[in-house]
Formats: sequence, structure tokens, C-alpha cells
Amino acid sequence: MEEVDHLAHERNKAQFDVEAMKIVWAGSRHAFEVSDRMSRLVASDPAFRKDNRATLSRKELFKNTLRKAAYAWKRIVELHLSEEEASKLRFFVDEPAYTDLHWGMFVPAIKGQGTDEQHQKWLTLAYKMQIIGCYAQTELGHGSNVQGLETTATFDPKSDEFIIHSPTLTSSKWWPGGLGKVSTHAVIYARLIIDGRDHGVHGFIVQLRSLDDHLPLPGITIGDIGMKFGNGAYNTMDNGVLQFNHVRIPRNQMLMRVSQVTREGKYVQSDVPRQLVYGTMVYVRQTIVSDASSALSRAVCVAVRYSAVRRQFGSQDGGPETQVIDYKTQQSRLFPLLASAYAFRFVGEWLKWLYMDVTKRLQANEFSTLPEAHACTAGLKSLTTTATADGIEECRKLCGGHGYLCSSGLPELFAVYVPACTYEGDNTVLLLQVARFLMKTVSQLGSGKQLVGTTAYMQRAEHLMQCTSDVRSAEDWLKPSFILEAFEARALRLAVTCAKNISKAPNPEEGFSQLSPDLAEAAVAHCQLIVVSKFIDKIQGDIDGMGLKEQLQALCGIYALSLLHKHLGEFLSTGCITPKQAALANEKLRSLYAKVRPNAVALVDAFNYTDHFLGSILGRYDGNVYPKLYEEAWKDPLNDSVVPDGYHEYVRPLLKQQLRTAKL
Ligand SMILES: CCC/C=C/C(=O)SCCNC(=O)CCNC(=O)[C@H](O)C(C)(C)COP(=O)([O-])OP(=O)([O-])OC[C@H]1O[C@@H](n2cnc3c(N)ncnc32)[C@H](O)[C@@H]1OP(=O)([O-])[O-]
Ligand SMILES: Cc1cc2nc3c(=O)[nH]c(=O)nc-3n(C[C@H](O)[C@H](O)[C@H](O)COP(=O)(O)OP(=O)(O)OC[C@H]3O[C@@H](n4cnc5c(N)ncnc54)[C@H](O)[C@@H]3O)c2cc1C
Repeated sequence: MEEVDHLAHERNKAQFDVEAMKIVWAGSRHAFEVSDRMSRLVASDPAFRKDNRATLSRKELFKNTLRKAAYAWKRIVELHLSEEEASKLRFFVDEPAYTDLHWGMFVPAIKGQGTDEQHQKWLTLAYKMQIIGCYAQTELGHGSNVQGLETTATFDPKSDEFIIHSPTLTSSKWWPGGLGKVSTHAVIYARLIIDGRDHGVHGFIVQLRSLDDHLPLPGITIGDIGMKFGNGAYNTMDNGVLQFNHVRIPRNQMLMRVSQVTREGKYVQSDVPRQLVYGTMVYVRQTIVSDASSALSRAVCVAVRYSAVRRQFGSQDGGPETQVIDYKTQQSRLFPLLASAYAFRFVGEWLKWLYMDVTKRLQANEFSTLPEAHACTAGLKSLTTTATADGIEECRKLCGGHGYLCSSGLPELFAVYVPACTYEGDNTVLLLQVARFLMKTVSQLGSGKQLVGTTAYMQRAEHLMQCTSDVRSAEDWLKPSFILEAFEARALRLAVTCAKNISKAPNPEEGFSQLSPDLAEAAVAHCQLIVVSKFIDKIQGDIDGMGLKEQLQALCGIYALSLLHKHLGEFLSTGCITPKQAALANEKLRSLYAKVRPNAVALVDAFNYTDHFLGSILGRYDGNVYPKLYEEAWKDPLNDSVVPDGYHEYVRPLLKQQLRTAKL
């Protein structure tokens, strides 16, 4: 039977080259080709089916994940996939699994903090999956405060070993993914104790389970921490608990790139900064920013397509009702999210570059850009995950009642995504890290120190502290220089106000603590400026393809001006813009929504998501929503029988009783 494209009329309206936009979204033709090939490979293989996750019990769900992960590895080996291809394949399998932590944290922790010898031994095993590892930092009592971890690694000079121990209940490792049921090894973070002296938190490679029968090694207690938020969702992951009872490991299993312990028990600090112990978190936070654009774009793709299919009210002379995407309120909620998905994609690309740049410099023992890399990864991780989690939930509401069905794909996406606001650093804790960096930078203003990177704008403090915007027409708000000046002035003024208020406190720490809500807002303003400026940089670079620049300019305008509208209080109270200019920004925003409207479906098609990956009936490429929703409902296990299990025990007696009462 010929397939009908119910969204064809929308696709025909597009004013740009969708195929060219797919390349821009992917980052390069090569990245597009890899991604396209891997997504089709997964979508066409029934072994990667995922539509039944919400109805499986935890045990069935988990076993199914183990099967998929093993099968994915088999395919990776059979097809000789490169690291890039393998990682894309896992991405499209779209199921949190122990492999995420093995490849995403265990391997990077050894790479970043291990010596060449340690690489040789451990990475060789890990690359072949002859050992499976996780990243065990967080404890029951402490997650955010890494310095507060309690697990100890005491050096025993007699045996040349460390003794790993959990001295208290609160020192139990708690949360690490892959730990609960699968990992054979872990990178453990513990306090290094030598001769009674505490040298702070360091990383150690510890074997947890036997490679023969998978039983925990002597002295190790280990298990899963239990069901998490949402059916299916993140419950495919075995987040675990782990206690050590004086477990011995050889000295050479301490990760020794940053500091070493000699055979004699001497602690030696290399000339690399101690903060490199936190390096894996910097790496992962950077990847989380790109992941945010993937998760948000996925939700937006569903909401845009469905908003074009769904009709409510407005029928004229018995004609069709209005597509809900044509309601201005729908556009004002949906299009800023569409724009954010693109914005996060481009800032993610830039952050990847920044991370690679800092890594190269570190290898050459050049550490000056590390604080900025930390501030950018922490701040952008916080900003993009908060916006994405909120955005997925907004997309669910944008789909009305049907968005609440698991078959819309949105409830599961939200449940899987929302812990990103907590893991790899609670989002507020991370904003306060950015705020510390900003306060340091503000304190250097006027000292003659050249400010570079994302704080370079502060160099123009004299101008930015007193300028008022020159915007005179709605059209002016499309000029990058006006947008940038407004965002720079707002960010700087918020930061400087915080610094002034801190200086009035009895001491800086007390001031920082009192001002922390304002500091978090200043950090958000700085991070939003980074996203806006990287979007502008992207558009000003080489972009080929019919109509692409116009669409991206419109989206960039929507991203910036919708933020301006949302945070209007800050822009007005800091005096960066006037109420009249705010009204002009709103006028421009409305016209940008109208510009994006005919292109909306094509702009989400450019994400190139298969129906398998989207996992949403509402977001189907062909827009054939109603027959498929109807069909799907009948597949629910509750519909296996006409009369439900439990009727005879619990419903019939009630009805009979009512019959008796009625007779009376
Ligand atoms: C798929 C999901 C998997 C999930 C996995 C996980 O969740 S894994 C678990 C994830 N867990 C978390 O994410 C836990 C979150 N918590 C943390 O990361 C830390 O405890 C902290 C950063 C909050 C505080 O750190 P602290 O107590 O050391 O105190 P402090 O603030 O005074 O900083 C001292 C100095 O270090 C600097 N600096 C700090 N971090 C970095 C860095 N990464 N790089 C470079 N530098 C960094 C900082 O700027 C400061 O520099 P200054 O001013 O002296 O020049
Ligand atoms: C799904 C999931 C997977 C995870 N995977 C791993 C893993 O693989 N490995 C691993 O080691 N860990 C993992 N974690 C743990 C995770 O990294 C921590 O939960 C996270 O760092 C937050 O720490 P916390 O739980 O201690 O939060 P808390 O610090 O207890 O936060 C509670 C509240 O206190 C606030 N707060 C805390 N400190 C401050 C402060 N200084 N100023 C102001 N407010 C503050 C926070 O904002 C938050 O509102 C995972 C967590 C989850 C949810």
C-alpha cells in the first residue's frame, strides 16, 4: 500500500534546503553520513526494538538491556566499526546502559589521570571489553562536595598496597551507573592516607567482581540502589551501592598522572594542577551539552510535527479546523524551544573545540585555560540541561492530552533526561562555580590584566557599565551588535553588582553565601551570553545552502529575544534597555515567529531522526497519528482480555451489592 505523507503540505512550504541543513546540524558531511548510517542500522534491526519498555518489569527490562548491549557490541566487532561509529550506534540504540559509563567515564578517567603504563595495561583490556568499568565517586553522604568523600585508601608500605575501606555507612558508594550488577572494575575516588596524613581525594582502579563467576571479591558488598523515577526510563541502568571492608589493591593501581606515591610511601605532586583529578567531570560535562541539544531537538521534533497535525477550533463553513501550530501562543512556547535546540547544538560544537584545545595545552604543560574550561563546561552543562528538562515537559504540554501517553515518547524522554540536572554536578552547585570564576574576573578589572576567552567582553567594562542601547526600530534587534551589547551589559552589571554587595559583607565567604541566589542569576546571564554569541559566530561563518542563513538568523533572533523577554526584569533594572526597546524586541519576536512558521516542520526534519529513534507516534515522520494511536492502544497488555483480571474478585461483588441495594 502506498504510504501517505500527511505532512507533505508542510514540507512543501519550506524556504530552505533541508538536506543542506542536515549537514549543518550534524556538524559536517562526514558526521552526517556516519550518523545517518548508524541510525538506519539500528532502526532496521528488530533486536533494537524499544516500544515495549514501559510495560516490562524491572528484571525483564534490565535483562533486555544486557541483551541489547551485548548484541550492539557483537555488531560493532562484526562490522569493524570505528570508535566514532560505535559511539553513534550506542546513541541510536537509545537505552541507558552500563556501557555508557564504561566508555563515557571509566575509560576517560584512566586516559586523563593514568600514566602511560596504566594506559597500556588497563585501556587495552577496557577497549576489548575484557573488563567492564564504572566511575564510583559519589557516596551516600556526599555527592556535590567531592572534598567531603569518606572512603579511604591507606598506603601499607609493608605490602606495597593500598587498603580501600568504607569507614561509615555514609561512605558507601551510592549512585554509580553500571556498578550495581555489571561492572567488574571501577575507578574509585578515595582519600589517600599515608602514614596517618590525609592527602585528599584521588582515583584508584579497583577490581570489584571475579572475572570467572562474577561474584564480588572478598571484602566487597555490592548491589543495585533500587527503582528510579518513571517506568522503563533510567531503570535500564544498574546504579549501585558499594562498601569496602579493608580491600587491598597494588600500589600501581592508584591513577598516578597528577600525583604519585613511591615504593617508600613518599607523596609526590607532579607539576600538573591538582584540579586535573576533576578532569573526567570536565570531559563529561562537555558531552552533556551536546546531548542536551539531542534530547531537546527530539522533543521539539515531536511537538512541531504533532502541532501541525493537530487541529482545534476555527472551522469556517464546515472546513478543517485550525492547525494548533498556527496559534500564536503555541508558537511563542514552541519556537523558542526549536531555537534553543539549534543554539545548544552550536554551543556544544564550540565547547567540544574548547575542550580539545585545553586538552592539547595540558599535554604541553600549559594550564592557563583550565579555569575557563571548567567555568564554561560547568555553566553550560547547568544552563542547557535545565532548559532541556523544562523544554521536554513543555513539549509534552504542547501536545495536549496525547502528550501524556507513553506512546508519545515524551514521558519516558523526560524521565530519562531529568537527572541530567543533577548528575555530573547539581546545576545550582555548578552555577556557583561559574559565579566564583566571575567574581575573580571582576576583581581583576582595572588591574591591567588582559581578559581573554568568554570574559573578554569585560575588558570593555567602562563602556558596558554605562551604555544604553541604541535600538530604535524592531528591525534593529536583528543586528548582532545590538543583541550582544544588551546581553554583555546585563551580564557584566549583574556580576559587578554582586561583587559590590559581597564587598560590604564582613568577609568574602560570608558575602558569597548571602549573595548566592543573585550570583547564580549572574552566572546564568553570563552563560546565556556565551550561547547567544556562539550562535552569532556560527551564522557569521561559512554556511552553504539555499535559505539556510535566513532560517538560522531567524532562530538566533528568537533564541536571544525570547530570553530577553523572559528576563526582562534584569534587562530593565540594570538599565541596559528601555521599556520602549523591550516592546520593539517583542514586536520583532512576533515577526520572527511568522517567519519560522512555514519552515517549522522542515527545521525539525533537518535533525534527521528516524521514527525508531523518536519512539513517538505523535512525532511520526508521515504525521499519520490517529490510526496509529488507535492501533497502539489495543496493544496494551490490559487489552489482552475483554474482562480484566480482578473483575470477579473486586468489581462484580460491588455491582451485585448495588443491585441488592437497588432492589431494596
Ligand atoms: C551519564 C550520567 C553519569 C553521571 C556521572 C556522575 O554524576 S559522576 C559524579 C559527578 N560529581 C560531581 O559533579 C560533583 C560536583 N562537585 C564538584 O565538582 C566539586 O566538589 C566542586 C567543584 C563543587 C567543589 O570543588 P572543591 O571542593 O575542590 O572546591 P572549590 O570550589 O574551592 O574548587 C577548588 C578549585 O578547583 C577548581 N575546580 C573545581 N572543579 C574543577 C574542575 N572540574 N576542573 C578544573 N578546576 C576545577 C575551582 O575553580 C577552584 O579553583 P581556584 O578558585 O582555587 O583557582
Ligand atoms: C541518574 C544518576 C546517575 C548518576 N551516576 C553517577 C555515577 O555514575 N557516578 C557517580 O559517582 N555519581 C553518580 N551520580 C551522582 C551524582 O553525581 C550526584 O547525585 C550529584 O553530583 C549531586 O550530588 P548530591 O546527590 O550530593 O546532591 P546534594 O549536594 O545533596 O544536593 C541537594 C540540594 O542541595 C543543594 N546544594 C548542595 N550544595 C550546595 C551549595 N554548596 N550551595 C548551594 N546549594 C547546595 C543542591 O543545589 C540541591 O538542591 C548519579 C546521580 C544520578 C541521579
